[in-house]
Amino acid sequence: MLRIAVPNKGTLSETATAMLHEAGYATRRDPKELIVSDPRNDVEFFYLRPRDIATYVGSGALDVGITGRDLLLDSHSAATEIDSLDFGGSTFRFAGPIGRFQTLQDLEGVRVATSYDALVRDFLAAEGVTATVVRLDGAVESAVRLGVADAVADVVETGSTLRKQGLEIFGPVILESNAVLIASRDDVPGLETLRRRIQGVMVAHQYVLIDYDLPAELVDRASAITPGLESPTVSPLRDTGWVAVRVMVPRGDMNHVMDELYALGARAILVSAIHAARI
Ligand SMILES: Nc1ncnc2c1ncn2[C@@H]1O[C@H](COP(=O)(O)OP(=O)(O)OP(=O)(O)O)[C@@H](O)[C@H]1O
Ligand SMILES: O=P(O)(O)OC[C@H]1O[C@H](OP(=O)(O)OP(=O)(O)O)[C@H](O)[C@@H]1O
Ligand SMILES: [Mg+2]
Repeated sequence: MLRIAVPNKGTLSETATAMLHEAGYATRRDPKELIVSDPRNDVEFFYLRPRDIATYVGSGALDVGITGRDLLLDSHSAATEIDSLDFGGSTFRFAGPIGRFQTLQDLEGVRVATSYDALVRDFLAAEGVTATVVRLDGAVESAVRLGVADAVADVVETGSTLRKQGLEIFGPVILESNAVLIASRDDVPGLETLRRRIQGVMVAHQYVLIDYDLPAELVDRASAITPGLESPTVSPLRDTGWVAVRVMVPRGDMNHVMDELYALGARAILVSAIHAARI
C-alpha cells in the first residue's frame, strides 16, 4: 500500500486535496481527519503540516508526499522531487526597507529574518555572503519594523504583503517554487500509477478539446495553427469538400486559436473541457 503525505493546512492544502479527488482518490470529509484509507486504490493518505512532509518522506516513514519545493529544500531531507505540480507558485526573495539595499553583497554583516533558515543559509554560503539569519515562524515582514532584523527573506506571491510593510525586493531570485510531488525512492510500488493520474489531472486543467469543420484543402494550414500533441484527428464529412478536425489546445491559447481558425475558413468551432486524461 502506497503511503502518501498531503498538506493538512496552509496555501497548498485545498488544491492538493482537490487534485487527488479529481485523480479518483478518496479524500477526507472532515478537516480533523488525519488518516484516510483508500483500499480500492491501495493507498493511504496522511494529512500533515506541509513543513513536516519532506521529513516524513525523507525518513522513509511515508513513501510520497505533496509539499512546496522551498519547504523540501529547507528541510534538508533525503526526499527527492519527482514531479513539479501546477499550483502553489511563488518566488523566494530578499526584501528590505525601500532604498536601503541594492545588491546581495549589501547583506554582508546584517540580520536577515526568515522562516526558511536553512534555505537562506545555504544560499548566502554559496554566494559567499556572511549575514546573521534570524529564524521566525511567520509574518517575517514585520521583523524589520519591529527591529529584530535589517532585511527579510520570504515567499513572495503578489508582493502585496511586502509593500504594506514598506519593504521592496532586491537582489537575485533565491528560488522559484511551486507544489511538488516528492518521494523517498523513485521505485516505490504504485508510484507510477499516482504520477500518471496526477499528470492526467494537470493535462485536463491545462488543455481543452477543439472541434471544427474545415474545407479539406485547408488541413495543412489548420494543422500549423493546431498541431495537437501528436497530430490532429481528421475525419471525413458527408460533404466530401469538408473535414472535421479534433485537437487538444492549451487552455490559455483557446481564444486566439479560434480567431485564427475562423479567419482561415473553419466553421462550427466548438471548445470542450477535458475531464480526465492519460497521455
Ligand atoms: N501566498 C503564499 N503564501 C504562503 N505560501 C505560499 C504562497 N503561495 C505559495 N505558497 C507555498 O505554500 C507553501 C507554504 O505552506 P504553508 O502551509 O506554510 O502555507 P501558509 O499559507 O504559509 O500556512 P501557515 O502560514 O498557516 O503556516 C510553500 O511551499 C510556499 O511556497
Ligand atoms: O506576496 P504575497 O501575495 O503578499 O504573499 C506572500 C505572503 O503570504 C505568506 O504569508 P502567510 O499568509 O502564509 O503568513 P505567514 O508569513 O505567517 O506564513 C508569505 O509568508 C508572505 O508573507
Ligand atoms: Mg505562511
